[in-house]
Amino acid sequence: MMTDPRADIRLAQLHLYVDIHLHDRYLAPLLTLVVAAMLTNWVPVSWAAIWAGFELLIIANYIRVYRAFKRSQAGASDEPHWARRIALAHGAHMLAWSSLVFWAWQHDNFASLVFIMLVHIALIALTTSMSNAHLRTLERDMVFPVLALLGLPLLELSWFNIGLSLLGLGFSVLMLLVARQINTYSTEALQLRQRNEILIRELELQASRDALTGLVNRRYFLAEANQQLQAAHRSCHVLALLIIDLDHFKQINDQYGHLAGDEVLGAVVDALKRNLRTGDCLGRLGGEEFALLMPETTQAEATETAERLRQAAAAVPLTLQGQAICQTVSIGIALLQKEDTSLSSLMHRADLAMYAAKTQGRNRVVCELPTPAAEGSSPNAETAPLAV
Ligand SMILES: Nc1nc2c(ncn2[C@@H]2O[C@H](COP(=O)(O)OP(=O)(O)OP(=O)(O)O)[C@@H](O)[C@H]2O)c(=O)[nH]1
Repeated sequence: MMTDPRADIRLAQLHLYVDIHLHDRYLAPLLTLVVAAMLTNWVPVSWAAIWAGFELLIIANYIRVYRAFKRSQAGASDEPHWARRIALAHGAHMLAWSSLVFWAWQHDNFASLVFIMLVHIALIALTTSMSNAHLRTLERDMVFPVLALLGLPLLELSWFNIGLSLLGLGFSVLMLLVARQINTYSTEALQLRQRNEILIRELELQASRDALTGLVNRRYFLAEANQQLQAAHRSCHVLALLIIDLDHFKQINDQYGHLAGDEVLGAVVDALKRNLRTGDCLGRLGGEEFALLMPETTQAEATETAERLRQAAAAVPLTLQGQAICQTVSIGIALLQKEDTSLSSLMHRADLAMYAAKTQGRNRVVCELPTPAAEGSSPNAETAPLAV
C-alpha cells in the first residue's frame, strides 16, 4: 500500500522529537526538585511539594507515553493520533513549568523576578531547541509559556510588567522562527534520506531482476540457489533443480521479429509463474533458458510440477500475425546429491537432462534416474544416470 511520503516524514520527525525528549527522563526530575526547593522562598513548603509531586507524576506519564509510542511500531497513518497524545502528555509539563510565573511572582521582589525570568527563558529556549523536530508538537508545546507571558500584566498592570511580557514574547517569536528554520532543514534532510532509500530499493530491485520477465536474474538466482543448496545439505533435505528451455524459439524471432519473441517469452513466463508453489524460485538464466529451484522437493514432486509447467506453457494462447502459435518447453530435472558441494554439478546434471529432453523430441520432461536413497530422503544419494 502506498503511503503519503509527507506522512512518513512527519512520523520520522515525531520519532526524532521523542528520541530527543527521552533525555528528559534523567534531567527533568532533577530540575523539578531544584526548582521546587527554590520555590520555597516564595510559597510554603507544602505548596512547593505539591507542585513537585504533580510535576514528577506528569514526567512519569509523558515518558510512559513516549515509550508506548516507540514500542507501538506506529505507521504513518497513526502519526496524528500519537502527535496528539504526546502533545497532551508533554503539554501538562509545559503547563506546570509555565505556572511557576504565578506561583513565584511577588510584587517588587527582585529575586522572584529573576527566578521567574530565568525559568521562563530556559523553558522557551529548551522547548524550541528540543521540540523543533516536529513542528505541530512544538507549536502546541509553546502555548502555555506564551500564555504565561501574556498573563504577567494581569498579575500587576505596570509598564514594567507589560515590557517584560513584550520582551518575553519577542524572544519567543525569535526562538520559534529559528526553530522553524531548523525544522525546514531537518525536513529536507529526511526527504533526502527518504529519496535515497527509494533509489537504493529501486537499484537493488533492478540489479536482481530481469527487466523483460520480472523474474530474478542469473546473478540473483545463482546466489539464492547456492544458499538453498548449503541449507539443504545442513538440514539433510531434498532439493530439486529444473532447467526450462523454450523450444525452437529462434524460429519465432526469425519469422515474427524480436518484439513478437519478447511477447511470447513474457506470456510463457506468466504461465510458469501461475503454476509455482510459494517458496520455489524461478529465475532467468539468459535468453530463453530458465531455472526453477524447488526446496524440500522429492523427485516425484519435481516431476509432477515440471509436467504441470510443460502443459501450462504449451496451453498459452498465442496469436502472431493472425496465426495461432504453440510455444512448448523442454525441462530437465536434477536432484541434489551429497557430492554436489557447489551448484555447478547440480546445474550441469539438470542441463544434461534438459538437453536429453531436446534430443528426444522436445516438449517433454526428463529427470535424472533416482537411486533408491535419493527419492524422498536426504541428498546423500549417489549420482545417477539420466533417464527419460
Ligand atoms: N525475442 C527475444 N529473443 C531472445 C531473447 N534472448 C534470446 N533470444 C533468442 O532466443 C533464440 C535462442 O535460439 P537457440 O539457442 O538456437 O534455441 P532454440 O531456437 O530455442 O532451439 P532449441 O533450444 O534447440 O529448441 C535466439 O534467436 C536468441 O536471439 C530475448 O530476450 N528476446
